[in-house]
Amino acid sequence: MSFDDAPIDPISADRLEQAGLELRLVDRADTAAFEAWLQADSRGFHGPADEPERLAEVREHAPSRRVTGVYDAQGLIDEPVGTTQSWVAPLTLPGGAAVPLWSIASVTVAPTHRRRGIARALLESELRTAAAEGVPIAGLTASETVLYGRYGFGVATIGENTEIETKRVRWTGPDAPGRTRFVDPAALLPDALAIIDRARAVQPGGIRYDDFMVGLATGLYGRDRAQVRTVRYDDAEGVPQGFASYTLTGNPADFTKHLVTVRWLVGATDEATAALWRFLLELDLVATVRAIERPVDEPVNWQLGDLRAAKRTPKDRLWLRILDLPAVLEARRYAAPATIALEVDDPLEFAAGRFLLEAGSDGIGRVKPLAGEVPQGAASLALPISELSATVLGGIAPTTLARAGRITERTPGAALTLERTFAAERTPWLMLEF
Ligand SMILES: CC(=O)SCCNC(=O)CCNC(=O)[C@H](O)C(C)(C)COP(=O)(O)OP(=O)(O)OC[C@H]1O[C@@H](n2cnc3c(N)ncnc32)[C@H](O)[C@@H]1OP(=O)(O)O
Repeated sequence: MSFDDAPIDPISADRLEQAGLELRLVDRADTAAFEAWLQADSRGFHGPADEPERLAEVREHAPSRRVTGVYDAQGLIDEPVGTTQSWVAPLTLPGGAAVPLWSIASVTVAPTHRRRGIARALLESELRTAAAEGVPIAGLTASETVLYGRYGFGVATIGENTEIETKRVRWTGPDAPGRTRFVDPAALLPDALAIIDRARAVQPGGIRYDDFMVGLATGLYGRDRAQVRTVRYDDAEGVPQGFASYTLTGNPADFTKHLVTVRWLVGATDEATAALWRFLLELDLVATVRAIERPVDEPVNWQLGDLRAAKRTPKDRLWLRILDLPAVLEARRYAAPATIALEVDDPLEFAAGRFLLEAGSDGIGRVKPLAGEVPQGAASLALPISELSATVLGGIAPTTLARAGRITERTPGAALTLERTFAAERTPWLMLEF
């Protein structure tokens, strides 16, 4: 289902109009308007002014999105001073069910127009539009961590930036029975999409990626595609089970110390993930392998033969924002039965109120509004929507947030009850930044 033409949010449009600005959808079929938007998006992140060839590639291959611009009536009317784009993709929850995620990216405001409330208008507009369209949760990856808590987003998954000193590695993982081979990115694409689908189905925090995003991460598209190398792992039966894309940087001072930067590594099986890591770690003339935002529970750390060969730096990855609390909490599965009263504060009012979650021993949860007293024996907590959104995938510990003063226990031990009930089968991870 496409939401690309969902109407512009009137509240944000009015607010911007009062400041002499116009909020409008960008018609991708209007080449000049869309290319001006793409250039503004790139400049907003201090990227290059793109060549016509690159703009044509995006116009031709990028999937349809809801593309929004803010225009200054006083300025060049076709050059946006604010940008954003959004689309809906399934998000895997603990237990394997998926909910539609309103995914937000390309939030930029021109330096000439910063700190006048344009980003706030854009973000609120995205959230109101998502809620109006019945999408229960929104998500994004952030350039800066200080930006999105104010709109009710919380950090739901952590990724670890990992740097491995390969000369210290003595592989202690299993020997893979399959084969790793170089593949052309165009030939890889259908296999990659199938591998990602199988991997994300069992990965809380996993989302679906479209062809263009996969192609950008694997060297099929993008400004630097010639630098990207791509390998695929096939199991002993010849079934493609994983792939990795990477770039190499030479070291002019020492030819044995090349740097490998992993673009993306996805395994549908642990065997494939291990085989691909081993391939990268045993490349000749390489001293360092760097990978961005890997899972916290990445098995490779226990296959290096030297835990200190890897330096791991945690970073916030997927930010989530619950809009429809009953829809999200009833979609996920629960690790332990419990009755939990939630008193939720929401600055934008989408999910504010008191709720009772009843998680059964079958893992299914039911949510209803809580009007009167908290039932006898129920765990009871008060928390902002950002903290509930952070904990919903089971990756951020409610007991830690309670100790940090972000969650208030109304009954003793309520945060631990929430933690045990919300626990996920594996640590949530967003497989690729968007
Ligand atoms: C999902 C994504 O796309 S992440 C990418 C975000 N974009 C970027 O990093 C690109 C470079 N930066 C920018 O384009 C802009 O500076 C933006 C988008 C971050 C902010 O745009 P602005 O229009 O200046 O923000 P706006 O005036 O609406 O401020 C909204 C709130 O955020 C705060 N804020 C904005 N930028 C920052 C910042 N860099 N650091 C801390 N607070 C900030 C403001 O103080 C304001 O707070 P309040 O409403 O609670 O009082």
